[in-house]
Amino acid sequence: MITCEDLVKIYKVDEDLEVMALQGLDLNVEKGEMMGIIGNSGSGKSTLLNMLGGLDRPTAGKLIVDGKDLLRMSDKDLVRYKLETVGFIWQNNAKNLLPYLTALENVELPMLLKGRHKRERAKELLEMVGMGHRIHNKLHMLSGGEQQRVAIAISLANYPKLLLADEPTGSVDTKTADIILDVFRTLNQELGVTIVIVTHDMQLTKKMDRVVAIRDGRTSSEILRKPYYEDVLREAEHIEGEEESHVELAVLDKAGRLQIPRDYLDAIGVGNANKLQVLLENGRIILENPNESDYKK
Ligand SMILES: Nc1ncnc2c1ncn2[C@@H]1O[C@H](COP(=O)(O)OP(=O)(O)OP(=O)(O)O)[C@@H](O)[C@H]1O
Repeated sequence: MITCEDLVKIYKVDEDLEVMALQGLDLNVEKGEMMGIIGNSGSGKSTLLNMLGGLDRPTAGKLIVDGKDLLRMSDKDLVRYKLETVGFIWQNNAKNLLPYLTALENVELPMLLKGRHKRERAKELLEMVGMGHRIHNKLHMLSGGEQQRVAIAISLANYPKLLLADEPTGSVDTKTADIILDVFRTLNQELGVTIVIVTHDMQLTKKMDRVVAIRDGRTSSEILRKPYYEDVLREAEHIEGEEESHVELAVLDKAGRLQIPRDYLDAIGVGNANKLQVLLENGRIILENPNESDYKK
């Protein structure tokens, strides 16, 4: 369902500052899987989810979802992808819901269907998330957990193949979180929808098929299936307070442009200069300070 290879995302903050939120991330998700993504704050979890959902485009690497290449897709196809292939659930319900409409009206609103089918499908979805008895209640009269279940029904309105949830239980208590996770599991089993959930809550990861830990924009422990999830949790605990050490990767974009870490440039004394000496030697590309190069004439 999802193939990420060497996925890179760079945010340009201003003229001089760029943040490399994903630094060559690899991830494969099978069709029908329900998987969790964990990692420290700032490790790139939300960035990954945004890339998977087509809300933003990756800078480099490979990202295929449901056979669609998200790096090469046209803007028009990306809009269609967001409407038809993915459904989103956020921590903050207000993003998805209109308080003075009923649960039923809220679910009907984003549907691409027309007329009676719309109403029937909306009812069916609300029943599926355990809200069949509250369909005529206005949203602002429902509890946080109930509103979140309506949000889940909405995310399914257009028959998505992939559900993406960013901290979906972040604003509810433990018991409600458990109920919401059970709703995800039911949908996963009954509709066969693939689900990716970002969470801080280690307890919730126990309900998932697989948990992947992200660190510094890369997958740090991969493909550990259910019996092994304790290993992932141990790994995740390890992440806290560990010394940073990793191989530095430079980003190569489609046009062959290279992004070199600032401290590397400083180390060879090029500072803010805008030219480097480029040499090809024995199958290696060498970058040198043009003022110090042995090849300087
Ligand atoms: N739009 C943006 N512009 C600039 N930098 C960004 C942007 N979005 C995220 N970042 C940066 O990218 C890095 C990864 O952020 P991201 O939100 O993906 O992390 P996260 O793991 O989801 O964190 P949290 O658990 O706190 O939500 C961080 O350093 C963050 O500051």
